[in-house]
Amino acid sequence: MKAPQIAAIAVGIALLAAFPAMVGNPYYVHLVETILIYAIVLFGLDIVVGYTGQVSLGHAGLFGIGAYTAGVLVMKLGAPLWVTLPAAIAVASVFGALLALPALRVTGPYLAMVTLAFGTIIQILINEMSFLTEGPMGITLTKPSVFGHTMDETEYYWLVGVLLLASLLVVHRILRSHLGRAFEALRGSPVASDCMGVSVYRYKVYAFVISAGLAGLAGALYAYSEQYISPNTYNFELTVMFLLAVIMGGRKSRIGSLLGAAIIVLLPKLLDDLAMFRTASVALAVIVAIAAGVAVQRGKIKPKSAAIPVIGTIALAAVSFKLQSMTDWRLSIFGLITLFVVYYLQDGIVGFVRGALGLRSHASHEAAEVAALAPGQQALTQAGGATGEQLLAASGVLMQFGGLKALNNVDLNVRRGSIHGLIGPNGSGKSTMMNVLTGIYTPTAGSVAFAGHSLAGLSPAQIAQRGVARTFQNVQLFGEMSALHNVMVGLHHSFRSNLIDVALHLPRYLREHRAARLRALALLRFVGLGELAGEEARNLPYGQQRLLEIARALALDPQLLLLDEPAAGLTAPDIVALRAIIQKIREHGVTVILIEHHMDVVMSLCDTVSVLDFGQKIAEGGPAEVQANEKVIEAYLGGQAS
Ligand SMILES: Nc1ncnc2c1ncn2[C@@H]1O[C@H](COP(=O)(O)OP(=O)(O)OP(=O)(O)O)[C@@H](O)[C@H]1O
Repeated sequence: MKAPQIAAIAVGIALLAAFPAMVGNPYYVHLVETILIYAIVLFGLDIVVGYTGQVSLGHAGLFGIGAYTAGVLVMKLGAPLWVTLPAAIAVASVFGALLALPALRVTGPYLAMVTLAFGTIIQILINEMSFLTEGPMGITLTKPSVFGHTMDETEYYWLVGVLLLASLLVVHRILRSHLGRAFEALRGSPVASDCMGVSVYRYKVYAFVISAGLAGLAGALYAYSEQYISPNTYNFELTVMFLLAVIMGGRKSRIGSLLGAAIIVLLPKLLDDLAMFRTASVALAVIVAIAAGVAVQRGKIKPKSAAIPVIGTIALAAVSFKLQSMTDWRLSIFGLITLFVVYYLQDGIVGFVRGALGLRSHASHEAAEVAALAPGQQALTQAGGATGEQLLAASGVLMQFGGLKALNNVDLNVRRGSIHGLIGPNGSGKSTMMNVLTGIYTPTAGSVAFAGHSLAGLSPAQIAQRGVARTFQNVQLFGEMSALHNVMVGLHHSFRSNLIDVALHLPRYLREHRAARLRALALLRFVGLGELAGEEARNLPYGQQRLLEIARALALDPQLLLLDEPAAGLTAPDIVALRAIIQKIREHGVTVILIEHHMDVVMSLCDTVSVLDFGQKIAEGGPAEVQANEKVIEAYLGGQAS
C-alpha cells in the first residue's frame, strides 16, 4: 500500500473515531452507526452479488436471523456480547448455506424468486414463533455490558466502528486471495471455473456462508443499536434496499458498500428536510458537473453521454427550489434518483468515478514485475510418467443428445508425451469428445480411464485436479479479471491456506500467494503475454485471449492438455508462435490432444491423428498416413474426392 493511501485510511479512521465528540448530537451518532452496520451487510452481499454474480433477495432475512439470535439469547439467557455475536454469525451462516442450495440449481430471476421466498419465510417464522421471539411484540434489549460496565451510545458506536474495520479487513483480504478469485471466476465462466479445479458448487456455498455470517453479525449489532427488534423490520423493502445499495455504491468495492449504506440511510432522511435536500442537490450537481468535465477532457466519455447526468442533477437542484414541501414528492424523488443511478451509472458511483478519473481497480505494475522476473523462474513443471505408456483410454464412447449420436462407439487411446490430433469436419463430434473427457458431459455409454483410473462419476473440477486441463473453442476467460488473475485461478490447486490463514495473512498464505504470483507471471511470459499481465482479459485481442487460456490451463500442472482449436482467429505470425509454444509444452512431458482446423498445424505437430466424421472414428494413424486415407479425403471433400 502506498503512503498517501495509508494516510487517507488513518485520517478516515481518526474522523470516524472522533465523530461523536465532533457532532455531540446522539441522533447523528446513531445515524452513522446504522450506516456502519448496514455497510457490514453490504460487504457480505457484495460477495454474492458483485463477485459471484448471484442475486440474493434473502439478505434482510439473514440480517433478521442475526438480530433475533442475539435478541433471544439476551432475553432468555442473559447472554453476554461475546456469546451473542459469534452465535449470530454461526446461526446466520447455517441459514446462508441453506440459502445457497437453490443457487446451485437456479440462476437469474428464478434465484431472485427463491431467495425472496426465503426472506419472507424467515419473517413469517419470526412472527409466528412467539414462544421464542415474542412474535409481533418484538424484543427489547439494553446496550451490551463489557466487564460489568454497560456501554453508552458513544462506546457502542466505537465497538461498531471497530467491528466494521475488522469486517472490512477480513472481507478485503478474502476477496484479494485465491478464495476471492474463485468467487469472481464463477461469475466470469462457471464452466471454466470447474475445468480449472475450482468447484462452482463449493464456492457458491462458501460465498453465501461468508456473506450470511456478515449479515448475522450486522443483525446482532443492529439489535443492540436499536434496543428493540420486531419482525416488521426485516421485510421486502429492506432486502431491496440492500440490493440497491450494492448496485448504487458500486459492486466489487468496499468503498461502494460504505457509500451505498450511506445512501440508503441518509437519502430518506434527506428527503424529509427541504433545506437539506436543496443544499445536497446543489452539491451533487456541482460534483457531477466537475466529474463529467474531467472525464470528457480526458476522453473517458463522450460529451453526449456526460450531458445526461449533468442535466439530470442540475434539473434535480432546480426542482428542489421550486418545491414548497417535500411530503408529496418524497417517494417520487427517491424513485427517480434510484432509477437514474441504476440506469446511468451501471457500475455504481464508485465505478463511475473510477472510470471518469481513469483509476484502475487493480495495481498496474504487473508488467514491470514480469520484466523483473528472474530468467530462471519456472513456468512449467516437468510432468511425470514414462513416455509412450498409455495415458488416456476412452473406449466405446457413445454420446447421445435425443436422437442424435454426437459420438458413436468411439475409442481413443492417447500415449503419454505425445501430441494427439483430433480432426474432422464441422459437427463431427470433436468438442463433444473434449466435453466427455473433461466431465462436462456424462457419456451415454462407454468408459474413460485416465492414468489407469476410471473417470466415471467424477465432476469436471475433480477431473481437472487429477491433471486434465483444457481450453475452449469459444474462449471462456474470466473477463473482468486481469490476465494475471486468470492464470492465478488455474493455480488455485497450489493453495492449502484456509479462511484463517487468509484473514490473518499468516505466513503459509503469504508464502503460497507469493509463489503463485511468480509462477503466474512466468506462465504469462511463457506464452508471450508478460507485457499484458495487468490487463483485463476482456480487453485483450482474440488471439491473445486464446494464449491466455493456454497459460491458465498450464497453471493446473496438467498431465494432459486438451486444446480446442487454439489457432482459430490467430494471425499467421501468431500461429508460428503458437506452434513453438505447443512444442515447448510437449518438451515438458505434457501430453496434448489437439483439435484444429488448420491442417498445417496438425500435420506438423501431431504424432498421431484420429479423424471423426458424424460421431464415428473413421481413421487413425500418423499424419501422412491419415492425410492419404481415402475415407478422410471423402469426409472432408464429400463427393468431390471420388
Ligand atoms: N449439448 C448439446 N445438445 C445437443 N446437441 C449437441 C450438443 N453438443 C453438441 N451437439 C451436437 O453434436 C454434434 C457434434 O458437435 P460438436 O460440437 O462436438 O462438433 P465439432 O466436431 O466440435 O464441430 P466444430 O468443428 O464445428 O466445432 C453436432 O451435431 C452438435 O449440434
